[in-house]
Amino acid sequence: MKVFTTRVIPEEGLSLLQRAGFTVTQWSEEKEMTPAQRVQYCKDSDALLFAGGEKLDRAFLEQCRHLKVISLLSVGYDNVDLKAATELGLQITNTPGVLSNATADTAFLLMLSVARKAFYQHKRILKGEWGFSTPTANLGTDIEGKTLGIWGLGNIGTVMAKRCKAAFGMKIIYCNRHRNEAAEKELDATFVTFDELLQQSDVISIHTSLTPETKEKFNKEAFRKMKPTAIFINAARGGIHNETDLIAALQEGQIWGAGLDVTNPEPMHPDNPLLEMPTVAVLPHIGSATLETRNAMSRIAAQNVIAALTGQPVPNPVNHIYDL
Ligand SMILES: NC(=O)C1=CN([C@@H]2O[C@H](COP(=O)(O)OP(=O)(O)OC[C@H]3O[C@@H](n4cnc5c(N)ncnc54)[C@H](OP(=O)(O)O)[C@@H]3O)[C@@H](O)[C@H]2O)C=CC1
Ligand SMILES: O=CC(=O)O
Repeated sequence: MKVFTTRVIPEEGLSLLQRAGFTVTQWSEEKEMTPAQRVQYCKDSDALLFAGGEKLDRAFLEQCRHLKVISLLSVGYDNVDLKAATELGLQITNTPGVLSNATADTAFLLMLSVARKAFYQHKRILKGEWGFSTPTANLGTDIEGKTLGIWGLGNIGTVMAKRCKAAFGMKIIYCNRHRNEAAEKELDATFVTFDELLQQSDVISIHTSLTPETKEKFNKEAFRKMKPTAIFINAARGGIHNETDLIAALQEGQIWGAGLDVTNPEPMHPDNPLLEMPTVAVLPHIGSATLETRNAMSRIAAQNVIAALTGQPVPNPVNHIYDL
């Protein structure tokens, strides 16, 4: 049996696949393969282990219907046309849970960095602008005791809320489609409407998936309802905010700051005005990028492949999420 991986994957997952007796071919170039190359490699494989954000659309999936599984090395699956995959009988799997801590840590890092203008201060030093310090210069804002609004209190959102409550005694409010009663109990979290989340939060942290319902939900209208002192954090998907509207909201003082691990589009262009704003921190989509977490993700992705190629039920299917 042959497995093709669209990037070089961490050792833990790779050795699991090899020990299971599969022949593993990895795309090791430091640039994306063309769609035609991807199809070619898949034609010659039994399973695809997919790492990267490229779109897997119906046209591609139709040429790969022989694959036993497309195992995503991510928890997000918004890049896959799940409806097409399900109709074509293609199994899609993901890697939930093991990356929740690392990704929540990234959101937490962004929140504090924005509050204290950390990325901006670092840039000032690099430019030789440390300068003359006064009691009224370089002021950020405190996080202690403020209200954290989580949009998407699932695996990652819950860890972010736990960290913020434990570290800063933050009051937690959240908005999901359904109530998360276990988290409400554990975190003393309050379920609110989307508008209440916008109006009451000092920090809003997004942890929903990108779906037609969440796409660009943070737009002009939403930013206008937020506090002028609010910090907006997105470590989920760039497509959930409208970046032009975000820039305008910051320039016009509708919100105070923003921390982004994900941008719209990706990669962010180096001339983007967000990169020059003192109360903005941007990271290049590194939410789950720790050695331990990426190893764990590769292990889960490999286990999904092994199950599919040995005729077992896959541990982490996502097809059912698409409601046919
Ligand atoms: N920056 C990075 O590197 C990473 C980003 N991510 C992103 O984070 C996302 C979340 O991951 P994870 O926490 O594991 O996923 P979960 O499925 O555990 O949580 C998602 C949450 O979003 C809520 N949700 C979904 N749709 C809506 C909606 N329309 N309105 C309000 N709430 C909604 C769900 O609750 P309910 O169903 O009740 O609405 C659920 O609580 C991933 O989909 C991925 O895109 C993940 C890992 C790393
Ligand atoms: O963005 C990363 C993911 O796992 O989803």
